[in-house]
Amino acid sequence: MTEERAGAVTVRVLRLGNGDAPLPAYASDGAAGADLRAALPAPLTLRPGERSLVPTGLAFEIPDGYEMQIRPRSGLAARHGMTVLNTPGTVDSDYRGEVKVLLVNLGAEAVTIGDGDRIAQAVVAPVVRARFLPAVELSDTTRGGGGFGSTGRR
Ligand SMILES: O=c1ccn([C@H]2C[C@H](O)[C@@H](COP(=O)(O)OP(=O)(O)OP(=O)(O)O)O2)c(=O)[nH]1
Ligand SMILES: [Mg+2]
Repeated sequence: MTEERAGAVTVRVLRLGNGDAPLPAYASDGAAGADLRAALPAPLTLRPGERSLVPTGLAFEIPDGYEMQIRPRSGLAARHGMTVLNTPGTVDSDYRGEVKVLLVNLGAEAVTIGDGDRIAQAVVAPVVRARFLPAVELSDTTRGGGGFGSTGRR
C-alpha cells in the first residue's frame, strides 16, 4: 500500500538473481514493518526444531544512521510456531550482501515455505551510536547493581 508518506526514508533495493523478487511492501497504511518474501528455487520444508537461512533475493542500501530489523510475522508464529531465530535481526547500513531471514520451526509439525511467501517483516529504524569511554567509577543510583528480578515478581 502507500509507501509515499511524508518523511519516509529512502532505501535503495537491489534485486538479485533474475531480478524479479518483489520489493518489501507495507500491508496497510500504518504498518511498521514491510513484509519480506522468500526467494526460493524450490519449496523449503522445515521439520520441527529445524532452522534455515532463507534468501530474500534482495540487497539494501540503508542510509547512514539507520538499521533494518528483521522481525517475525505473528501469524506464522501463532499458526505454525515459525519464527525468526535471531529476532530482531540486525541489517547494518553498510551491509551490501543479500538479506536473509533465519527462520526456525518451533512448532510440532513440519512447515513448508514456498517461493514468494511472506516470511518476515523489515522495520527500518534510526540508530543512536554511542561513544564508549572508559571510566573508573559510575554515578550512584537507587537500583545500583540490582537486576534480574530484584524489584520482585508481582
Ligand atoms: O537476520 C539477519 C541478520 C543479519 N543479516 C546480515 C546483515 C547484517 O549487516 C549482517 C551481519 O549481521 P550481525 O552483525 O547480526 O551478525 P554477526 O554474526 O555479528 O556477523 P558479522 O561478523 O558479519 O557482523 O548479516 C541478515 O541478512 N539477516
Ligand atoms: Mg556483527
